[in-house]
Amino acid sequence: MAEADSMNAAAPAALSDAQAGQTVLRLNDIELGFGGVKAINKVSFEVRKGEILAIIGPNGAGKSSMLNVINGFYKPQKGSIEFRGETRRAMDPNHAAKHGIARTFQNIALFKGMSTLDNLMTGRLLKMKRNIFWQALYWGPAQKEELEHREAVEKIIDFLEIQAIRRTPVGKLPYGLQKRVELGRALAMEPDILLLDEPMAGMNVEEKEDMCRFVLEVNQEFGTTIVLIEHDMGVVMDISDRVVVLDYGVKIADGTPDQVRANQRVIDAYLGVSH
Ligand SMILES: Nc1ncnc2c1ncn2[C@@H]1O[C@H](COP(=O)(O)OP(=O)(O)OP(=O)(O)O)[C@@H](O)[C@H]1O
Repeated sequence: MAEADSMNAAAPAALSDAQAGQTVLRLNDIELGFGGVKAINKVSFEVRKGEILAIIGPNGAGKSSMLNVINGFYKPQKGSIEFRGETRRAMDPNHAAKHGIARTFQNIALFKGMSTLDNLMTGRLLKMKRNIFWQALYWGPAQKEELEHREAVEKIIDFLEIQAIRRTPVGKLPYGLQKRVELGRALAMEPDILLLDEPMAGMNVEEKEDMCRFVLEVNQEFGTTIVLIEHDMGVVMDISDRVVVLDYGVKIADGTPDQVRANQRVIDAYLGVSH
């Protein structure tokens, strides 16, 4: 695929059959509370390499909190997380980012006054080897490194078809395009695991179709593992390999879209209710 090939330098390669399906992250009996509110109550599940895993459930079920536990923004009071051969009580956000976990947010978290291009460049910060003093001393190599990062970002711009808005301050963009830029910034980190918090929220049908296409292409062409929260059940059932269902902080189901769709507990708690 032309766009996908053009982004190869900015993303991990697609997976071999042997790699796909291995557990890349395991959450064991996670408990997280805020005062009297139990946001997550003894939840365990695994994330497998190369899959698209959806986390669904009613408002306040603990979905965003779970993403925050995975990338280290929230520290669970109990439980453990297995990642890259280590078991830890809580993730550290820097460790997570450095080891390939990137995320987008439910409420877009871009620098609104900065251009699309500059927002994407911020996604490269962790990849920049040289600090500002080094850059001042060694202009040539620093310039070379900057060019390499720009090249990676340009490939993402091509891949996400956002050439026309590369210089536009993101605050001036329609919501759907801001969401796409936010995806681009996460991709600029070249993640192994991409956490997407309601990537289609607030989008019209056409914008949702575009976003679905990009999510699937990232997953299929580069083998990026994707964990997403989404309320649009059509989208969830179409693009996910597996689905974890939370309700009041408790996991009530975990399986393929077909298994989850047929689960009476899930129908009663969520699928049977209009949202
Ligand atoms: N930082 C926080 N401080 C206090 N309470 C919080 C905090 N973050 C989440 N909560 C509470 O934890 C519970 C789970 O919230 P969370 O945002 O994870 O749910 P959610 O499933 O993502 O909901 P939604 O679909 O509405 O985004 C809620 O009761 C929420 O009010």
